[in-house]
Amino acid sequence: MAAAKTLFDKIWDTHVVHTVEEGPQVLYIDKHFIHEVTSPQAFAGLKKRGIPVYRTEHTIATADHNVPTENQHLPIKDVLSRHQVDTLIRNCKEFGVELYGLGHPYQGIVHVIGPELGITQPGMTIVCGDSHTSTHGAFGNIAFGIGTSEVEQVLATQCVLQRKPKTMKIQVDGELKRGVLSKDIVLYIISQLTTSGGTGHFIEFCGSAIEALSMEARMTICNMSIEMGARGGLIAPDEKTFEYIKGRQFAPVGNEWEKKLAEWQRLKTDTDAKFDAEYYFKAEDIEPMITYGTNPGMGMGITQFIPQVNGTSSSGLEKSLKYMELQGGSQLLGHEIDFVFIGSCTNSRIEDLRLVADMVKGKKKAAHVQAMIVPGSRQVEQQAIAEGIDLILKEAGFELRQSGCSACLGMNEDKIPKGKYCVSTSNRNFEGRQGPGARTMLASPLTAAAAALTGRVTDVRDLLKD
Ligand SMILES: CC(C)[C@H](C(=O)O)[C@@H](O)C(=O)O
Ligand code: SF4
Repeated sequence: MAAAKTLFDKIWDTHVVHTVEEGPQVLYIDKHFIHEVTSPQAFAGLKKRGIPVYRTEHTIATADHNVPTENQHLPIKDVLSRHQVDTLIRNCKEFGVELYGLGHPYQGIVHVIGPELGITQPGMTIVCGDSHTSTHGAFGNIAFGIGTSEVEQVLATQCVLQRKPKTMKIQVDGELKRGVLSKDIVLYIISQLTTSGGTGHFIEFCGSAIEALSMEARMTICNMSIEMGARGGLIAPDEKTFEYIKGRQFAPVGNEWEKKLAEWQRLKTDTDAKFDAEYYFKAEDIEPMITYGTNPGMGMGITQFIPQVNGTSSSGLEKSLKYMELQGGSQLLGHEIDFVFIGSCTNSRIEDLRLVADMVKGKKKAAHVQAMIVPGSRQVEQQAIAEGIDLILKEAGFELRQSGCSACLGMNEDKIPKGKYCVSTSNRNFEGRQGPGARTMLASPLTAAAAALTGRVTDVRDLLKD
């Protein structure tokens, strides 16, 4: 009998075109997403060498990082952003690549639109010149970020040279407590394993708490798997996965659907397969989470105390707390905040917006807080309008913007001013990430919405009581 294999190994092995002895492998790529930030030099390289895009039908482009989130019908004001987006438009035209650019009904953050359009499917290899490509792994595929020179490789050959990562299993069992979302699960795991805990590994998330999550909630977990240093994360596909994909724009239909479904149903880790590392967590141990520092591993339960800076604390802690202007040994609960950002490829899908709308319905945000909600795609925006979510948010004093990466990394006009505190549903709280001097606290959409209402870091469970 063949040796037991993990799901990761099964997908990887079927995509290997060639193995270099003692070297990397040539991996075939099923889907290649591109955006305006990491594609220009890759196209320039092709042009220089006179090479076409090999498989245009498996290359999908969108404009997300540099796009404004207001007045998207007008020319982009910011010169650099306009240049980036125009370059993408020109390259896609020249090379025959489909572009879901500004104004297109499918436009949105690359990791939101792939799954939403049914392009992202189980068993595939998926790459993009973007670290959070891991998001797609929620559908039981191998999805990972690549650099610009690799983008060029994939455009030219539909293959990429890779060394096979090690495998890791992270199992979360049990039932989540009230007010705890998948964002809290992943922030909790990173706080336990640190930002380097997954280095060199590809993670499979499993266990009853993961199985119980919706597809959108699973995406949040895989999205942030890379924040623990992993190459990516995946979750075995199940009925929820198939149900989610069925009927989407690019999902297989008819006989092809039946054929694919039969293949997808076999995508599982064998019972006795060995992982290089394994971790186990209990869902009951997880509180709503918030970060106090400047990397995603510096997170804690919302009622807990910021670690003290002392001889044994990491050298980064003191610097982080200084930047954040926070005191070791104190609680974050009750800390005044200035901004709330609900968006990014981590938490900008329709379920996130629904959760927020449910929470803020009939209430008003704190007067001193600016609350920005940026849908992950045009389709999410349209759905929110169709459900009346836009009106609920407006009445509560929140701004519903147009889709894009926005204040997740401030490559457009959406920036958090210097020294201001922002509770953000994004995935990175690095120094200056949301704007020079901006102070980011990562949290779930519920915790962010609660902070917008009270103007302070708030335990969402207190607001859920009534
Ligand atoms: C701009 C892009 C290369 C970058 C990434 O790879 O992650 C961005 O999406 C981010 O989140 O920092
Ligand atoms: S939303 Fe943020 S994390 Fe996601 S791709 Fe855009 S910039 Fe990167």
